[in-house]
Amino acid sequence: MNHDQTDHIPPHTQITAALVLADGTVFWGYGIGQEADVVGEVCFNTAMTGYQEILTDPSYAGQIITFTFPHIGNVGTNDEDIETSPEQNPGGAALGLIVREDITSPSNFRAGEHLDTWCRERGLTGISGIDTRRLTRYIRLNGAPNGVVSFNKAGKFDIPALVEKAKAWPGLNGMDLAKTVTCREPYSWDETRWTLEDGYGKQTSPKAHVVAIDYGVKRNILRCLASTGAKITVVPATTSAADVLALKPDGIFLSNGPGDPAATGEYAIPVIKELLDSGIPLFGICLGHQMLALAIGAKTVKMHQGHRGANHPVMDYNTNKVEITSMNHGFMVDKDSLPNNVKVSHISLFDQTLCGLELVDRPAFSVQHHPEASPGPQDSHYLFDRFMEMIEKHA
Ligand SMILES: NC(=O)CC[C@H](N)C(=O)O
Repeated sequence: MNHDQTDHIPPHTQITAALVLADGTVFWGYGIGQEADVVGEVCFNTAMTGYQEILTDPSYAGQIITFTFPHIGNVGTNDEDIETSPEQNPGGAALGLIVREDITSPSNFRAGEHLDTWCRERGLTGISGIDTRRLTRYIRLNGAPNGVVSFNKAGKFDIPALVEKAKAWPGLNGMDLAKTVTCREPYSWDETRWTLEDGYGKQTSPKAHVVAIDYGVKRNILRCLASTGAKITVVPATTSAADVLALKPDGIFLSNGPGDPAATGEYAIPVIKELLDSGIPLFGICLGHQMLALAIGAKTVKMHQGHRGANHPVMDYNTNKVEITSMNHGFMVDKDSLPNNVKVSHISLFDQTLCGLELVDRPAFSVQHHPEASPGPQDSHYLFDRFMEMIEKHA
């Protein structure tokens, strides 16, 4: 392939894109990916690595991501570092990206494509040349706004119409997106598992069967579950409790996912309640954590700006250890709404918000952060082992 950067970055003779916020604020820049208008919530992520994992995480459906790290795209893209594919989750993931610098030619032995080409192929639209520090400060002050990224090579923008478009977008509060991004049919995650214990090149036999409910699941979560010795069946978000139980799971997993947990949970909460009553060990991550909390009667609320980054310190009260975590959420469980049969297991050391809970009367626990990393630190990987230990104890 041709890595000549002049292919992708013509000298900027004119503006080709605009970011227009609902309050009329306009940022001018240069288009990335597909020429289109995308409208959604504008949020920011402070991670310095992992842009491909971030852009393909279905939890970002309905959102346009501002990367605070200025150099995005410099290691190109590949086919492995994606958290979902359009075939598996046709509902998509992030809508677009906002970056500081032009995307340079990829420089990495794993690079397959230029980020700009990859965005075009996946239907993502973005803008470069933005003062992302100014935008991030705006979001910190005002909360995550509705916005439109408009990419138009002719450089023609009807700003009042774009402001109206941003204003008319209903916002993530009350929006169910899990149904949109979930898989359409059940499938088994049969990634071959190799362990040192068994000798390189020998496949282990599964220790347990985990049914993962897909509200927008990231692939690395499935890989991490598999790495503990689980065979996994992934089922759509709207699967009934009876259908989950008919698969005879040893453990049930509630995945991450986009949108408002309270809206998404409308159909999922009764299912989760029934699954909890079955006494089968249950583990939830991020949206899955929020939905478990709703199922036991707690409440979720929208956060001012959310947590999105790869350096969020979290305290694990079980060990009194601090772990550095990857986060991506805009809603949270209200600590004060937890019923009595719950123990707070993790807390954010940035703002003391709830990051983990354990039921005291049933084998179920969940975390708000992302133990699968991708991108981010792997400090929290032990949670997958905790789940497997719970499953083995229960058996
Ligand atoms: N990563 C996730 O699962 C996100 C959960 C939820 N959509 C939120 O924004 O809080």
